[in-house]
Amino acid sequence: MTPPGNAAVELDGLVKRYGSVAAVDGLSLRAERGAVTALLGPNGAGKTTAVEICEGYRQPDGGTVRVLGFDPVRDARLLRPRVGVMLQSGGVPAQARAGEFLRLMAALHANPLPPAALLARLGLTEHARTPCRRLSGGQRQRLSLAAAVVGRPELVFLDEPTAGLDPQARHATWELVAELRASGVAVVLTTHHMEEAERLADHVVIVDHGRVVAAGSPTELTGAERQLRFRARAGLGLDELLAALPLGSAAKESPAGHYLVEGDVQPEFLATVTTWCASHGVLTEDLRIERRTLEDVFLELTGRELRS
Ligand SMILES: Nc1ncnc2c1ncn2[C@@H]1O[C@H](COP(=O)(O)OP(=O)(O)OP(=O)(O)O)[C@@H](O)[C@H]1O
Repeated sequence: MTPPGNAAVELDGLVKRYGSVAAVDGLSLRAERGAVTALLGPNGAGKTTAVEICEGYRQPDGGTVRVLGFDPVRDARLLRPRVGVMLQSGGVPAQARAGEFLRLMAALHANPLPPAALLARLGLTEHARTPCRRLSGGQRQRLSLAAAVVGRPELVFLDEPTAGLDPQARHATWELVAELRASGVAVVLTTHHMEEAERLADHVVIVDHGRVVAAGSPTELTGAERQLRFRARAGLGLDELLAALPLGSAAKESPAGHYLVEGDVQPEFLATVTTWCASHGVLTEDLRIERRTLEDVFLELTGRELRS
């Protein structure tokens, strides 16, 4: 029923207001099938609101939203069996036992994954008979992930799927997401873990103040540029160093004694920095050349100040 070639999710100029606050303020994005799309953004940027609109839980005030080609509110009944949702708050009933809940969720679908195997996969077998309210936060989260995928959805929304998980559970989640992607599922996730986005996502969308501020693959966003970091005594004369480097280079000290030099880092560039240091009797420690990380890009685009 879905028109061929369509993205799994298409948002165009989406707007959602709460009183005078525009939580989502003209947001446009596409999430493709067989790909992981990661939404990144500071607290309050509008990620959850946008995802909840896609899930049909909220009505937008403006713009268009298409999920598997359908309207998530009007066509909710059609979409329910085809879309898996893992909510930030868990969405797991307090009274039911873990295994019982997953079997119930499986029974809602025509061709579910075997619940027992999924429990085992997520390390929950020995908690199958535990009432959900007694599960730890991380266990509840894993159960919520299992519930989101048990129906073999074509599209899954995962809201901060690994927040608060231990390293083992985080890796198990990453593997599951990679498998979903490989089997053609569209995965849309929100995360505050830049490493997670870099590792998993084909497409990263950075959202701030309800709008997209940058989008692309992790490599497109971080670029091919390299930068040079080193430690040395505090208070080096960076203006003088910059004068020796090609135009367009940048250098800063933050925090004291930690230096970052950016520019077209070629062998000669490195030689200029080390020669300058040598001529000033400066011994550099931990000198390294690195690519910008997604976290660098994220902080450049969204600033370093805390959000209320
Ligand atoms: N039901 C609501 N009523 C009033 N304001 C709301 C409501 N839901 C969200 N907001 C506001 O909308 C803005 C966006 O919130 P949202 O939860 O979408 O952000 P987020 O990017 O998911 O943040 P986080 O990373 O902290 O989960 C925030 O300022 C939030 O306070």
